[in-house]
Amino acid sequence: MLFERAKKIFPGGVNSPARALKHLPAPLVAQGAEGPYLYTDRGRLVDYCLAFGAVILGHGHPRVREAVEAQLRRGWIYALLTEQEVEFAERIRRHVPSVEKMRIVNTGTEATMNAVRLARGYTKRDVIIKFDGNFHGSHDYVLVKAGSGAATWGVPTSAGIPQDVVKLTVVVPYNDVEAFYKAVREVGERLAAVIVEPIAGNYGLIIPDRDFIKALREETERVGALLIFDEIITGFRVGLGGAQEHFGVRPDLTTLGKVIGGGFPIGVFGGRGDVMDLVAPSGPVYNAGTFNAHPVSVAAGLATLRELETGQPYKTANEAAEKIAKAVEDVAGRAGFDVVVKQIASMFQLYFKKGHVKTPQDVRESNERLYLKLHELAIKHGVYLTPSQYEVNFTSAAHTGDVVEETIAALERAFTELKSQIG
Ligand SMILES: Cc1ncc(COP(=O)(O)O)c(C=O)c1O
Ligand SMILES: N[C@H](C=O)CCC(=O)O
Repeated sequence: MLFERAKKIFPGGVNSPARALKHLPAPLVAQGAEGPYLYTDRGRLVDYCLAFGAVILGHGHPRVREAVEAQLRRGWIYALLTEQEVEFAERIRRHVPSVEKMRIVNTGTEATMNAVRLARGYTKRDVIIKFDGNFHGSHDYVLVKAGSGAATWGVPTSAGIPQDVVKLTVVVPYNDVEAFYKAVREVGERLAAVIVEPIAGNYGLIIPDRDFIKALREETERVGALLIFDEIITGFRVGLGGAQEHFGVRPDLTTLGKVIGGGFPIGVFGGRGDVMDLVAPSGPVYNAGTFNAHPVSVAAGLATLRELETGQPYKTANEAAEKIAKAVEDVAGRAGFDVVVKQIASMFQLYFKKGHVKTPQDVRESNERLYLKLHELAIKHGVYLTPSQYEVNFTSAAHTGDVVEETIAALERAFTELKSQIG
């Protein structure tokens, strides 16, 4: 069995913990992907994980494929400036005007690491505030009370990070304005930056209050710290302008990734021109990378942005998420479960609980065991939900009406079977 071989060569048998699926005897093995479907050793599945949000047009989109093939014909790496990366960056800036200047890197992890370093370099201060359950990638500054795979596997604060580094990251409850004010008072003049997922997609889906986001902007400005929006999930997903457009708030720095690479590795950190001018070679904050602005990722990203600009992908993907969110509450209710569904644009997550989901604590109070059971049964019925309570489901432009109907019917069968299993 492939997993046995994989376990002998990869820790836990996988190359990222989120792929390990702790509730199943073995992870799924991918064989291909097209449109809304994953082809796996468990058969064809409608995909709602979509590479943890990296895919928004659907798998194997023809425009992206053509752009990548055309790039391959021109060679695939130069380590020189290209016209294409300038066009790509200009397009990003047009839609996200707070990003006056940017650097294109390879992953979201690199983007947030550099954004934090830059904020420290700019303010000449050392402490950052992050929020409980937010995930900003796997580097030392932010792997403290993190969401995503770190929460799924019970290691929200990673071993191996020096205590002296952990001490510089103050963790505050998400979507709690009073706790935030208190933390800012306590940190005082050492506060370099506040980094936040403006809509949290790594602890299920948590949509914060507008007042919380406004408070982050006002307080950071008042104390001379920088506000970093980590839009690696929400950027170009909740709309061309991301969560900052949704809330009408302009952060000092923004990180992007996932969608803007069209399924290829990418990250961007950018923001205020005066701050970005501190990045080497124009300033003393160092960032570098052999693969930065990789031509294949940029080609795929540019093709993706062009498609998104037509508006049609958002219409289809958002309608699909809305319909599924409504249907899940209905079918779950008919099967006898209390389920809350949160949805915004093409993101949704469901929780086995009553009441609301506004904080990480609310997520912790939902029944994770039932979620994982449902996940397993949904696979049996042809649907791949996101594989953890601490992740989020995504839809794409390939999730058309018929695919949505197929999904709802499959989920109805999964909920009914779940009820019969647990009595
Ligand atoms: C909000 C957020 N920030 C940062 C990251 C890190 O991105 P990457 O996996 O590309 O390193 C992720 C996803 O992993 C993310 O969801
Ligand atoms: N939730 C993560 C990204 O958004 C999942 C990606 C990973 O950890 O492999």
